Amino acid sequence: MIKVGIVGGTGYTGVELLRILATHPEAEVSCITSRSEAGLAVADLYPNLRGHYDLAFSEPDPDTLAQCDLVFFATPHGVAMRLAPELIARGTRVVDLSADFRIKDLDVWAKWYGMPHETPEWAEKAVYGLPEVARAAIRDAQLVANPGCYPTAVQLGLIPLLENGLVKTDRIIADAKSGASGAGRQANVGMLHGEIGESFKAYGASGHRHLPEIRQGLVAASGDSQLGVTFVPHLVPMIRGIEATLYAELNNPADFDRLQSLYEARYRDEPFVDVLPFGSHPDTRSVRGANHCRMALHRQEDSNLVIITSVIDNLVKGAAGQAVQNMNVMFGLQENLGLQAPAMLP
Ligand SMILES: NC(=O)C1=CN([C@@H]2O[C@H](COP(=O)(O)OP(=O)(O)OC[C@H]3O[C@@H](n4cnc5c(N)ncnc54)[C@H](OP(=O)(O)O)[C@@H]3O)[C@@H](O)[C@H]2O)C=CC1
Ligand SMILES: CC(=O)N[C@@H](CCC(=O)OP(=O)(O)O)C(=O)O
Repeated sequence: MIKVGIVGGTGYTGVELLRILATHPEAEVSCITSRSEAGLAVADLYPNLRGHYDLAFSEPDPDTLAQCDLVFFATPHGVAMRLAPELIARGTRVVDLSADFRIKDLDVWAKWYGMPHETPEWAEKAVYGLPEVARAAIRDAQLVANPGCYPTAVQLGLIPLLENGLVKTDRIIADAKSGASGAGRQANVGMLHGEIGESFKAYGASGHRHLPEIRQGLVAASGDSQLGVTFVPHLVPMIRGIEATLYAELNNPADFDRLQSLYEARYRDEPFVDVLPFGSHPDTRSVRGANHCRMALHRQEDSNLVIITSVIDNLVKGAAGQAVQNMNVMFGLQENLGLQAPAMLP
């Protein structure tokens, strides 16, 4: 049994970790932290977990956390970079769901996250935890930087094109939409039902902190350091889910004929990426509660543009599910342990 700790257990990704780990056959949560709810039983805050956990929230304590084999950080940016290195030094492996260790260029990180990085040596050593790209490195990692939600949907959708040099890399477009749970559980007037219900808007069009993370992944896949990508997120009135519509121009339109088989071959052995038949329109509810990314390819008449639509559940493949997938890889377990549940419909 892997002894697991969770820092930030009251947030949306923390409770999603608890939900997934409740039925994981090889992991046991032994410590879950919250400063605001310390002392409260987990099941008293989250009744869906009644009968699954006989555990109360506690203040984050390095000595207790260091007794775990693995600690998930489901905390705001800036927390893991201060606490994780001490745990790693004491032999505990870490999966960080925040962005503290995702970006290798620390000037870029400081600009987008509004603070200097305090543990640059660990930002360098951390493995960016997209298993479909970095499985071998994740297996041996002490510290895994779990990818952001939008970057997961966007990178998985574009990587096969970029790895094979099939598209122009100067004007890729990622038009993405997210449900409100992406913003976390903390009180925020802009996220009230009365503010976002029956409405739909873009935000961060002139720059969002996921842009450098997306760009870093696409540059690595293509090998083109000059790659240009436009990313515009949108907030839609639903709770879970991300849909990313991705546009790229083929270098050679004749390649259209082989794209579907190329995508199917790239993801054939991936347990959590599903390439739908050409021209399908995956919807977010087809992945709701599941660790899957479903995608489909499209071509419009007389156009060299390939359009990819990619959907994930932001809290699962975009956060807690991917974090458990990374844990499975790190501990040499079957990669889909605890992650086999299909999506919830309707
Ligand atoms: N929501 C999403 O879809 C996704 C979120 N993420 C990332 O995952 C992380 C968690 O997100 P989410 O669950 O939405 O966030 P929430 O705001 O919902 O929860 C944050 C949690 O962190 C705890 N916390 C806050 N400050 C500290 C601190 N200084 N020290 C220790 N614990 C602290 C809070 O509890 P308390 O204050 O009581 O201690 C709470 O349990 C964030 O970095 C987010 O960007 C990544 C991908 C997707
Ligand atoms: C709808 C919404 O607000 N989504 C969040 C992104 C989700 C997230 O938490 O990503 P990080 O882990 O990289 O911070 C946002 O745009 O800030």
